[in-house]
Amino acid sequence: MSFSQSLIKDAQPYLEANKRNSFIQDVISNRLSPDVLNYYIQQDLRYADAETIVQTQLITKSKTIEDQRLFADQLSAHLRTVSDLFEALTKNVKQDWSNQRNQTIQPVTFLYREHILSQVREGSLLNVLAPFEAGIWMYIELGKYLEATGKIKSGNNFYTWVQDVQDPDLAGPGGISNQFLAIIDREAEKADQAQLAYVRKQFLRSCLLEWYFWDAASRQLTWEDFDKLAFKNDGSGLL
Ligand SMILES: Cc1ncc(CO)c(N)n1
Repeated sequence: MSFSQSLIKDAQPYLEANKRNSFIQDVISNRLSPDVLNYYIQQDLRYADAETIVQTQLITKSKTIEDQRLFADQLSAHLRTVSDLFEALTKNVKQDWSNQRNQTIQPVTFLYREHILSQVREGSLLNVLAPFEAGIWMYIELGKYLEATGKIKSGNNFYTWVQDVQDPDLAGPGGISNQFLAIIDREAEKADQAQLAYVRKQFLRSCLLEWYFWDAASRQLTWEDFDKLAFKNDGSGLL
């Protein structure tokens, strides 16, 4: 089994947990509230900004012109299309598009951004790519899952998302996700066991943070909530 296939195998329990998350289940039953979706849009725009930074680093850390071109092309595609989906989703929540960008980065978004950005300074190409690809892989799998329910019709306010993450350029056999997985396997050949164990942990942590990202949206969790719980200080715990 290739290294990337072993990552995907280990990530299956996380994928199952993500499927069962109340955000995803609310999408299926078409009960996702506009406020929850709006929180998701605003926070995922901040995550997408971190993805931009990660992708500049993929170019920087590449050792060949071919890799640099692949990552540069993908960054360009990301910048070309990143607003489209969020703008389409914003129509479903009846907010003004001009308001959606640059909202406060809330706690879980902060944590997930820091996670994928943590390899930027010292990490190798493999270190930067794996936790980023984990999020892409999770989105594609959740898209397939949602599509397979047969319940996401064009009136569903998450319909565009489900369509988007199934785009063959992203999710197809020769799509970018498989290209990234192939690069992960190529780089893994050069890494030692300790490095691979670390990359595996980082990949799976992204899958975990994906769950918390949906959960935070469902609860519309803010720094104010973090403050309130801390100051209540009754031992009741965080969440
Ligand atoms: C939280 C999150 N994970 C993954 C993706 C896929 O790029 C995204 N846009 N947002």
